Amino acid sequence: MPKVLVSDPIDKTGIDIISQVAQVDVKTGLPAEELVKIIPEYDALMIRSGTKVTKEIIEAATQLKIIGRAGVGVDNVDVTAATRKGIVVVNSPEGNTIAAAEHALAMMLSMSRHVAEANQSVVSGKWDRKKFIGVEVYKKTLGVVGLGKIGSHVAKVAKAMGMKILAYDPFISKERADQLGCNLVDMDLLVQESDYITLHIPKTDETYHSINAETFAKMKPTARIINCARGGIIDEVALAEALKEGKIAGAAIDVYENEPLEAESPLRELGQKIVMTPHLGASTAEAQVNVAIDVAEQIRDVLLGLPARSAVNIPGMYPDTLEKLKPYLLLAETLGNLVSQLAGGRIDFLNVRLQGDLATGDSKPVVVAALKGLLSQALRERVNYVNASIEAKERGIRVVETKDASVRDYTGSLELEAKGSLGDHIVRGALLGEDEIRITNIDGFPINVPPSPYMLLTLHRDMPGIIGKIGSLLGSFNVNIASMQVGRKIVRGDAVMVLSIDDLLPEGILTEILKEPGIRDAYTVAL
Ligand SMILES: NC(=O)c1ccc[n+]([C@@H]2O[C@H](COP(=O)([O-])OP(=O)(O)OC[C@H]3O[C@@H](n4cnc5c(N)ncnc54)[C@H](O)[C@@H]3O)[C@@H](O)[C@H]2O)c1
Ligand SMILES: O=C(O)[C@H](O)COP(=O)(O)O
Repeated sequence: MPKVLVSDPIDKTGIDIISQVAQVDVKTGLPAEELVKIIPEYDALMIRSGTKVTKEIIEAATQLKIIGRAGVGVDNVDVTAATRKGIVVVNSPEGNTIAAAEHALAMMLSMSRHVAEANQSVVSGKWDRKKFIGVEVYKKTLGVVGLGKIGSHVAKVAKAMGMKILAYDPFISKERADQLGCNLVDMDLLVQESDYITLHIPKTDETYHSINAETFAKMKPTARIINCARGGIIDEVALAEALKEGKIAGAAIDVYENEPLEAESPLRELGQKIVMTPHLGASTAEAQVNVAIDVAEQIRDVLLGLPARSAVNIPGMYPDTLEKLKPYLLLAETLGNLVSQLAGGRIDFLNVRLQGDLATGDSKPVVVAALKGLLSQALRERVNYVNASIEAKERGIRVVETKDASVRDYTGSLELEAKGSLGDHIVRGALLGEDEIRITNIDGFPINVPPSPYMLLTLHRDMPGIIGKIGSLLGSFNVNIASMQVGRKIVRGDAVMVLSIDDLLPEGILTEILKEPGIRDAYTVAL
């Protein structure tokens, strides 16, 4: 019988489901060294946010097939290490959406009416009514940062309470925001106009400390901020300063950069100005049953050799089909990611053109893979082969699929056209041999380059000296070029240049490139 380790508190309904097919050991609060020691015995691991599944634990896991996260965020799992080891990572993308949204709303109201502090005062024997004058949320402006599953629900309920909703989400269409009754604005306007700001975005390199001293300086002194998303999005030192100095009026925080929150955190010294809960967003009876069932069923299925429906690192398909299609799925994902970075965050149209042999088989997985790539900048590890189509639909992206088996320049090739906030762009790619990905065309310009983690693309006039100038400019910023290729349609017309570079481009260099005579456009792309 397979063995499953449950290392965080999980609702019994989940344990019962897994027990049908496996021996379940519940061992919570294990130190990391102990987990490394015992993990080789187990076929599956079930966790919440408490267990940090590090590379070391994954490397020690000799027979682990699946890690099940009973919740949304998989930022406590080294998903890259798991993928490399062929371990499926699954989560429950929607099981605690309502719980987290309601917690954000509860925090907003609690902060506005000093519920926690007033309760404490009554419990301690006092009857102080003057100290706890609150404010109403009715007719106030709520700025929702991140209009995904949780942000949308918060927006809907807050609207019903009479609030005016501003939203910032660079990956959501205006139509979707309109449907929710939200006014889609840029972050600066949201920060300046909102009476309340609530965060519902993932923690990524881009969002880390994105709410900082500069943000607080722009907020109204009467404004209040709520974070029930992820610790680290707000710079906690800057938040403590802003509250102390009266730059903002209040904060309600559920998640912290380090959890448990350090005893000496400056957030613990702010009295009535802050309401804090210990990461309780998903802690409702209903959500815990939802996520436990959702994830336990997937663990059971994978242990029985069936696919998982919410895998974050591999498609929910049968292994045979997956094995055959894998190189084309990776091609589709890469092209989706590339075209999304060219066409801009807010995409409203995608045409997936399958050519050659690719046009003759089942196109659905390829289209889904293209959508996964397209949404990966916005949703990171949260988008998977199962939810990519729904996520695209919810974002108002119209998807068209065309097939042409007569195109024969490669055995099978794939072309993606996306229309987005930065314009209309087309990319094409194919496989070299069995599985080597090549980008073969960008906006009609023929090229032949493998994708690389950091790339620079330019559209320029085909004229002598321009390549040298870009090379020297990169050199002056200490950027090392790994490879370079130029594609053009006619001599001395327009051309594209594709450079693979060793590191992320330093800030400011793109502006310098765009100043060069003959350069029409330039993009940095990370694949
Ligand atoms: N406190 C808790 O216990 C708890 C419970 C559940 C989820 N969460 C967290 O809540 C957050 C939202 O979860 P969700 O299920 O709504 O996710 P989601 O993927 O449905 O929505 C996230 C949204 O953020 C947007 N986004 C991405 N980068 C952005 C950026 N830089 N600026 C603005 N918007 C950006 C995306 O387009 C997307 O619409 C996640 O961080 C999740 O881990 C916390
Ligand atoms: O990402 C999530 O689902 C939430 O942060 C909940 O985490 P928890 O399962 O540890 O409560």
